Amino acid sequence: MEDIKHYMQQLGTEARAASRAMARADTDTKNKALRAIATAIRRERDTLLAANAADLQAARNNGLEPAMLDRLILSEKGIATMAEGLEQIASLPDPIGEMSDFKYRPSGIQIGKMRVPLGVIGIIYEARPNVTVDAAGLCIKSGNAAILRGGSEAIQCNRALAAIVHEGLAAAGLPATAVQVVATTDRAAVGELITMKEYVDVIVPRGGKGLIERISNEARIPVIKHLDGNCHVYVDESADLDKALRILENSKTQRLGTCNTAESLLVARSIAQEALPPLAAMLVSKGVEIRGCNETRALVPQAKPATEEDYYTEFLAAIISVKVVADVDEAIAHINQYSSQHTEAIVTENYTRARQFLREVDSSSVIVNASTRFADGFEYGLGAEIGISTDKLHARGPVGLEGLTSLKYIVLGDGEVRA
Ligand SMILES: NC(=O)C1=CN([C@@H]2O[C@H](COP(=O)(O)OP(=O)(O)OC[C@H]3O[C@@H](n4cnc5c(N)ncnc54)[C@H](OP(=O)(O)O)[C@@H]3O)[C@@H](O)[C@H]2O)C=CC1
Ligand SMILES: N[C@@H](CCC(=O)OP(=O)(O)O)C(=O)O
Repeated sequence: MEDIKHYMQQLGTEARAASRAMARADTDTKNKALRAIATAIRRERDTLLAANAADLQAARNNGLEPAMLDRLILSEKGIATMAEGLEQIASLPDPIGEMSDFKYRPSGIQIGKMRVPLGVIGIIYEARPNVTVDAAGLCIKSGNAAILRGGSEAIQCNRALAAIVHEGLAAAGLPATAVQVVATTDRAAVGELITMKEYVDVIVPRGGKGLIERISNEARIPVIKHLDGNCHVYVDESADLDKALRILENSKTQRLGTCNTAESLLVARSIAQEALPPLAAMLVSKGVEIRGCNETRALVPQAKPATEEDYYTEFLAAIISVKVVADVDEAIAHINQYSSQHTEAIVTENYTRARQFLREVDSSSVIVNASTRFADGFEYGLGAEIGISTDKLHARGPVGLEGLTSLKYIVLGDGEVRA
């Protein structure tokens, strides 16, 4: 334990020093590092595939669920996408140093704002290797230093990626310690990371209930929570059924293990008889188990009874909860009670109800007539994402470069003094 404390303090000290250099770095230097990392990722493709194969083998031996294994896989295409993602981040405008909102005050001084990095960001995330590179890339471009603690099942791949990121930073003349990957899977390191307030400015936890509990109890540093996604699709009485089928299929079945996957379907009573049987048939054909209310079960013989707990559950598996609701008001009330405030979609051709849903659903993304799977930084044009914030303060929804910065006031004078 003492060793881990010492190790984490070391990472913290180095990260704090590196954050000063990152805040000073100019755009070309940061972009050079990003492009050098992209080149090294492509060059080291076989090393990365081998490291990932070792992680996958260990995870299979430990009986990891299929949806979690799917998340752990780093394919050749995934490697190419990581490298492209870095190049896209390089091509985005640099937010740091941007000055805005200037106005003169009667005293003669000029007041404005300047965008600055947050400093040192500690990110705790699931066993998904691409997050290591996306997070590193966004932190570098936004002039921050990062301490990355990925899921333990991805440790081999994350170590290999860390070496590549260090090489790219060094090639650009930036400190390799600007991005450090915690090299141990011991969760005591997480305990240290979330309490090292002298070294870490903000913690981004990406994960589920166990992580939430620990962070809520122990964190001594501001947190931007990126938590679970109990996401809903509501099929309104004015829904186009072809759209509803497409949207539900994609929201629920495109990837079972992601946080923006739909876990619950709500259907307006007036359209249930027409809509539920084909929607259920599509889900069943994709191997999805349906857990429904009594009205659902009357229309869908295969449906099992849903418990109250099911409506609160993020299954991350081929299971969906289904409920027939009176109207959009009940749909909104249900979502605001049971969802995790991540992402919800309405399928409707009715403009007024679409606007009501957008206004009243209290989640980080609210979508009309499109899949919940779009809630993603890349899809929203941010280049990549640190994750999807389910918090309301500082950043909400997919977090890109701007979410890793803040604004400070700057004041320009010419000898003015306060009267
Ligand atoms: N909003 C968002 O952007 C995202 C949300 N998620 C959510 O994450 C969940 C699925 O991922 P899953 O891997 O199961 O999540 P977990 O919460 O189990 O794990 C995520 C990370 O947290 C660590 N962790 C978990 N519990 C503790 C603890 N008590 N103490 C210290 N560290 C801990 C894990 O470490 P270890 O490896 O040791 O288990 C891992 O690094 C889903 O709920 C999903 O919606 C996932 C990605 C993005
Ligand atoms: N950006 C992701 C969603 C966020 C994410 O990484 O979720 P998860 O698969 O739970 O680790 C995507 O849509 O692929």
